[in-house]
Amino acid sequence: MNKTVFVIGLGLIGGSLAKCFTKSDDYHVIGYDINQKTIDFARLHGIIHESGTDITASAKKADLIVLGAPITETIKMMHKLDAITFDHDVLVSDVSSVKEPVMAEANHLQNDRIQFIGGHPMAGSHKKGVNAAKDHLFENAIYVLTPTESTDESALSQLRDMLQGAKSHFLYLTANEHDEMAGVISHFPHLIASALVQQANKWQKTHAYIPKLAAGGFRDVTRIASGSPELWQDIFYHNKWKMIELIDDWMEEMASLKHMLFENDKEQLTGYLKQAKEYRDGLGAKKKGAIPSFYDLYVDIRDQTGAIASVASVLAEENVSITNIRILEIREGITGVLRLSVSTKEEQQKSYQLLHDKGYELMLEE
Ligand SMILES: NC(=O)c1ccc[n+]([C@@H]2O[C@H](COP(=O)([O-])OP(=O)(O)OC[C@H]3O[C@@H](n4cnc5c(N)ncnc54)[C@H](O)[C@@H]3O)[C@@H](O)[C@H]2O)c1
Ligand SMILES: O=C(O)C(=O)C[C@]1(C(=O)O)C=C[C@@H](O)C=C1
Repeated sequence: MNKTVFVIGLGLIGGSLAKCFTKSDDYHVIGYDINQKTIDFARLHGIIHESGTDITASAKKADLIVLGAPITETIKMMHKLDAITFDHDVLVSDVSSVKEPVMAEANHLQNDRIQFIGGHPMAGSHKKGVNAAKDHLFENAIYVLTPTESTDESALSQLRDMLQGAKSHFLYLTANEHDEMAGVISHFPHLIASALVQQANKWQKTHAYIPKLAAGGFRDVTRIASGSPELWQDIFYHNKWKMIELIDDWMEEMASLKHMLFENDKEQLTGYLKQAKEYRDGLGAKKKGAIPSFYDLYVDIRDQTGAIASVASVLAEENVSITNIRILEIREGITGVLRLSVSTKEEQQKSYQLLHDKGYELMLEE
């Protein structure tokens, strides 16, 4: 053990990063959270080596401090750290989903022992809390780093070295670039997902069967609406102006769709949907990125008892690893569909052949 990391805020993201550090023998991990149960859980499960309830004392021992709390709390914590007298240089990074307010605070830090580099691992979940933390959460994901005007090269490479356990791909962006793109690809979709759920909720008052009709499509597109309301309020608040701009943009998009429908413009609408499909399919085919690569197969299953296990064992026997499995629209005694995801095109073809040879009816998603 040669370096000490202090993680403040041991929830989904802070806890997952702490796990990335503890699994290496190179780090001694101290953890702090305002929730004592979270600290106890982290200690009990070996997510941290030591609990650091005295923030100043723990910060003074650290080579790296990771701020894993919600954005508003992270900014307050930066202010606190600024007042500490360190006897050595310390790297400080955060995980906040919005970077401009954090980097504005970073640019005001007075403490010349602190090297602050903003961070945002572009991976997560709708779950929250330390019990949802996973050391593989950031594997293959993009990890955005936002250096300050005064960040030196050696601090940057030191941070990258220390974050190796996350197995992510680093990308340098300015805070503004980050917030615009994260606004489009992460924050705004969350707002829309919540609005779609609210719309269904509203219609349910006069259409009682709506929840029963909510099948795979609605569930897929609204999963993220199950995220923590407090956390997402904080994200929207800190990226407010970009959100407002995107809402305006969206209204125009909706108006144009409305026009196509109103005018019965089938050709234009097909073109619109085709373009959207191509862009979405292209995201899935990329090797790395916020949306991990996956190749899907749809398998018809008629006899449900043991059907999932049989399909999985056909693939397991040939060392094909399933990255995701989902039962689509299945009802007792009636044909259902299993959606299997594998991570390479070759595995997809191989799985198709294996299952086809065993008599399964299936379809590939190209
Ligand atoms: N959820 C995601 O998908 C995701 C992905 C990437 C980044 N982020 C960012 O990560 C940060 C944390 O999000 P999360 O999903 O881990 O949330 P979480 O709710 O799972 O964890 C937050 C943790 O911070 C603790 N906390 C709150 N205030 C604190 C304080 N003052 N001092 C110490 N601990 C404090 C909470 O008790 C909790 O354990 C946020 O800034 C968020 O924007 C979230
Ligand atoms: O997978 C999810 O549920 C997420 O919401 C993760 C997600 C996103 O992809 O938008 C959410 C917030 C982040 O800051 C980074 C990642």
